[in-house]
Amino acid sequence: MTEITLATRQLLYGHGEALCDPLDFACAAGEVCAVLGANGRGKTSLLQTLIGTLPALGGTVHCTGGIGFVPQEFTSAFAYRVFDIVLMGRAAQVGLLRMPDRRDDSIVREALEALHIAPLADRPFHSLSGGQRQLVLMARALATQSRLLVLDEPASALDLFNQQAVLQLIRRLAREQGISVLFTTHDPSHAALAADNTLLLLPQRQWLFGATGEVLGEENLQQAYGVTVKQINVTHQGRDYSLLAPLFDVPKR
Ligand SMILES: Nc1ncnc2c1ncn2[C@@H]1O[C@H](COP(=O)(O)OP(=O)(O)OP(=O)(O)O)[C@@H](O)[C@H]1O
Repeated sequence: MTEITLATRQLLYGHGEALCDPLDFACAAGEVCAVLGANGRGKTSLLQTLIGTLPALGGTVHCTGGIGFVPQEFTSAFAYRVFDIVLMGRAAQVGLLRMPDRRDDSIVREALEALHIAPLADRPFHSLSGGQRQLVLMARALATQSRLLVLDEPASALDLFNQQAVLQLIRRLAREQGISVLFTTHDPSHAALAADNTLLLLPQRQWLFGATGEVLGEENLQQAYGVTVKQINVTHQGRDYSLLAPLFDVPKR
């Protein structure tokens, strides 16, 4: 039987009032799960509840092992170097009784390389662009070597190359290392490319969870966003792509 890394049972979450009907979903080892829904629907609040920083209003969250978390933003009052920020991902393993050693350093270097940001290692974190910071936070989560990564809009500030790099990394971690990844996104195509299963948060506290191809149908996306989304199938160099393109109702120029 496949090992379940993360599962909720009748979970109610929110800031006083529940944002969603009782929620049941699960992410198995090596599975990627996307969370989509309109602004303010409760994606970040859900992630906060899963990682334990927002107490659940009801139901349970079951999680085996630690979680590597990538927040939407992170600010630091201190002028930490990028290397030090990523080294913070090792805090749980290093603990209070030892100093980071060469193994921790090499895990940090590997994480920086996986995100193509090794040249930024000595830069002050606060001097980076928004997209560069997002990559550093992803590297910090990788350095935790957790079996579950929870990523809040990990690609929202990234250019096309880096969007591809993060989606590739997510799939590689799941396939090659059996890591479970849960990520939020506003881009249905990102979910279609990378996620096995998708949780779609709908109006009136409703939700859908299941295989990405089934949940992200045109009608469901219309209901979630109030925007027409068309599935466009493209074959390029022998490979099939399924793009979910919003048909924005903008007056013609
Ligand atoms: N600390 C808080 N205290 C009270 N209400 C909050 C708090 N944080 C968020 N909310 C409210 O909870 C609701 C869900 O917010 P959340 O940030 O989870 O949405 P989201 O789906 O992640 O949105 P977005 O796509 O804009 O990032 C919103 O109505 C928001 O105003």
